[in-house]
Amino acid sequence: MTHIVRTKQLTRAYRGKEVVSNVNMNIKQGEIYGMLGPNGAGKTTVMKMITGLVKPTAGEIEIFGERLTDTSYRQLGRMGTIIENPIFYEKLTARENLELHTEYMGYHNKKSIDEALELVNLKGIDGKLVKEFSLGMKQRLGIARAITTKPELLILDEPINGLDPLGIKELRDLFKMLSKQYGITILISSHILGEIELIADTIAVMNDGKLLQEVSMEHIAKLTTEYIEITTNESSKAVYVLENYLHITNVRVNDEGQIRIYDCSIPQNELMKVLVMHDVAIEAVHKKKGSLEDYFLSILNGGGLVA
Ligand SMILES: Nc1ncnc2c1ncn2[C@@H]1O[C@H](COP(=O)(O)OP(=O)(O)OP(=O)(O)O)[C@@H](O)[C@H]1O
Repeated sequence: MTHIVRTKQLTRAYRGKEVVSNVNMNIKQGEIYGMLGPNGAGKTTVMKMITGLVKPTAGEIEIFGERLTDTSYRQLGRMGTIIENPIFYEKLTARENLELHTEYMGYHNKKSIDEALELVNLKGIDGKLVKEFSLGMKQRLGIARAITTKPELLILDEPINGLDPLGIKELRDLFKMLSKQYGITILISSHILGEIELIADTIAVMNDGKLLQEVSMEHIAKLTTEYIEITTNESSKAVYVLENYLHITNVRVNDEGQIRIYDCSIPQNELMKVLVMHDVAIEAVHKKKGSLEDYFLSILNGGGLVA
């Protein structure tokens, strides 16, 4: 398996406080790798380190099989990026902005500018000044700029921020197309689970500077299968029995006091029998299917659903 990006114990601190701590990421060639995490989780900082904008305090980054250093210009030239809101020369047209960028990157090629404008649906309005562009149009122009140099790796920091549902769908389709048809590897971040879920092949869950989980969507599909839910008003006693007599560790109690058991190989009737034997009054037991949202919440809350 070829990895396009690997980070090892990647760490960044500001004034002694770590905002990214020991992050190990493995991005495979051709995949869409989604970083999911709340605001402030450290996603942008990781992306800035990968694109050489911020220097790690500790750890290593390997891109295209080579370690990233202060002089990795060649590697950086093989990437297209949008980090934070894309900034343009507002008094120039969209096309002039792209021309300047490709010249600066040493990649001037009219055909690639035309293609990029076409792909993001800005062909026809590329003669407009950027200051007349809406936020959504600027986002799309940012993507056009990132792809004009035909990058092998595209790094997109919250690219759907501020877009309407139609604009979001268009971009999602574009990213999928770039990945499938052009084989471009994409690293994308979002704080919206529903977005990452629809697009990513692998998801990295970040919180408070740490990468809590790196997991493939295929694997998640299997894991969000089933759990057993027990309704009882003696939940603490029931959890005690489950943990101590049946050695079940993957137990959670939800806000309503219901107990959920994940990854359980013990049959439902056996669970019931042991609980009843220990005088736990049970109101109901059901087998249910977990949602993706439940799954991620359990990761963020320190759960360990992944085998
Ligand atoms: N230059 C800096 N100096 C000090 N602290 C910083 C700096 N850059 C980022 N931070 C802090 O690092 C933490 C992580 O920020 P980062 O922007 O990487 O998070 P994020 O997951 O991308 O969130 P967001 O979506 O809000 O950008 C935040 O607490 C932020 O305040």
